[in-house]
Amino acid sequence: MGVLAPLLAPAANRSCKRDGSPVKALLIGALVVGLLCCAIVTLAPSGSLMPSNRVRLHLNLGTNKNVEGNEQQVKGKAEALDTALQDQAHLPATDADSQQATAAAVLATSSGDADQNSHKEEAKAAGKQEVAAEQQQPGAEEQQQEEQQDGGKANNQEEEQRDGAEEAEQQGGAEEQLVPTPAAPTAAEEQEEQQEEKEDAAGEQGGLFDGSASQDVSEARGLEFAQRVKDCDNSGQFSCLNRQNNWKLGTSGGQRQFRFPHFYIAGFQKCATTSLFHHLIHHPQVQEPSIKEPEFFTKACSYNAMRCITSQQRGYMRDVLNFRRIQQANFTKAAFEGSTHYGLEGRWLAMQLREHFPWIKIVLTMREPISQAISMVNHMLERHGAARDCYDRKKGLVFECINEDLDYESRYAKSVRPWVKHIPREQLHVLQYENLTSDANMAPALRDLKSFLEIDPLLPSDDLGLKNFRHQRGGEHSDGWPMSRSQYESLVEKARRNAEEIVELVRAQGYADADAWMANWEAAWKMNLKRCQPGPEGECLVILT
Ligand SMILES: Nc1ncnc2c1ncn2[C@@H]1O[C@H](COP(=O)(O)OS(=O)(=O)O)[C@@H](OP(=O)(O)O)[C@H]1O
Repeated sequence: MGVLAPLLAPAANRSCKRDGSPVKALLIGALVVGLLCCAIVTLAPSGSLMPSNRVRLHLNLGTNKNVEGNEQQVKGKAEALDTALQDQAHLPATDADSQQATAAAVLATSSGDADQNSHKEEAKAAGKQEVAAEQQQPGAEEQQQEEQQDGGKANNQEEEQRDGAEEAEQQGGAEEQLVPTPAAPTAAEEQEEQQEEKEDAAGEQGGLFDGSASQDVSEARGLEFAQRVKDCDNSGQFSCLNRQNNWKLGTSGGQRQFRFPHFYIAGFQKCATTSLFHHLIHHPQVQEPSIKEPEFFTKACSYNAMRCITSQQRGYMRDVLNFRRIQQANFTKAAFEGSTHYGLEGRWLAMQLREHFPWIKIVLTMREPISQAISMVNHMLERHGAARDCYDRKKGLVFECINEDLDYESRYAKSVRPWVKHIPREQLHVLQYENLTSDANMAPALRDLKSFLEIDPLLPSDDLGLKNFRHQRGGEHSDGWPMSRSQYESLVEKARRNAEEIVELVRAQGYADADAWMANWEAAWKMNLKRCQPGPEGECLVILT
């Protein structure tokens, strides 16, 4: 208030100069200052208002700078992307080919690398460097998190205004409730209320709509939900999608609705994710994304989902997740994608996804670590002819590579912990590859997964299918990958330590039967050791699970 006094005093002085009384001028000035103080104290609803406004201002300044720097960084990509999207806007939404091409364009803008797995390898190297950097700079992660939060809180001014309007609306609503005590509800009203509560519970639990008397309300709610989320196509921002969390889902044509996007298959590589993807896209309640592994958050957003500019967010919604088709279906189809590299990036991605899409469901599958690592090495050889230095191509020796990988990707617990930390228990589904792919357990594992996803567990079938398999299943290494017994034993020792970590997590969270999980992997190791020649140098031909 002291700041205002010098500003007001000359004005008061000017007006009082007319009757020539400087004392009067001072008195009037003081009176005005006092009145203004009172007015501000009265109008502020609580003492906390001022500090929180200051915080908000600080955030805006910080994030504008952040967004600006970021916009510059990705400007070139964004322009190319915008052109692609403008072209896309003229195409019919049902043109799958062009959608796929645009989806590829969305991602290609951030990397000239069209190959997902060589990207994964690069990312892996980057990940290793990042881990080293993290170790050198304790506290860097927290700082990054703060920056991310800043970035997420100020996508643009328009959003803030809308938030403000919504808050005002909510406050208005709250005030209305304070006005005169309502008359006791009639029996009919009570019945209606109970019905709504029942529907809410059913809606939260998911499952197909049962066609009971509540249909009208659910359909009306479904219409409202669809209408509100539809508008996000124009805004093209995750923050718009995020607001849907405030609205209830309903039904459309008797089918339950899903929030957009509904789930991600986030990992891990070589754990049957492609088969899962294909199984799910044949489900009538699931919408196929335009490409299998968009790696959007890791690729297009340069390892920071908060740094994705609006055109990238819009491109992802429309061209990768097929927003318009889902909208045409009034959100009765679940949007998803499967980027296996996400699983490794939980330390930053889990929290960001949760912030963007608080309802998101995450699926992770894990395979016996030595098999997973060999399958990955083989994938690079087979698909890309790319042999890592650790691989002895001539003799087909893979030991060194697997030994390295067991400290990285195949050490699942390290990657899974952040997902457990940030994604609520009921939104994270953890599967064991050996369980999912076994004849005996495939059907129940698939049904469990689909119940978790709140889609009909019996559709499209109980068969996972077999996609993306290594040719060596019947070829070069079909009799096993060569190494010595002592080498395999040392790998098993490492893999067992890793397994114990992940099994402990599985047990603590109750994701699956932890004992059966461990027994499956122990059985694989035992089977391979049994096939090894005697003595430390005896040859082992390692068969994958
Ligand atoms: N139904 C079924 N039963 C048994 N095994 C199966 C099944 N579906 C997929 N797979 C095996 O999973 C491996 C491919 O995993 P991904 O699709 O996740 O790989 S990728 O990371 O997306 O490239 C790949 O493993 P390898 O063949 O050992 O490389 C597939 O053969």
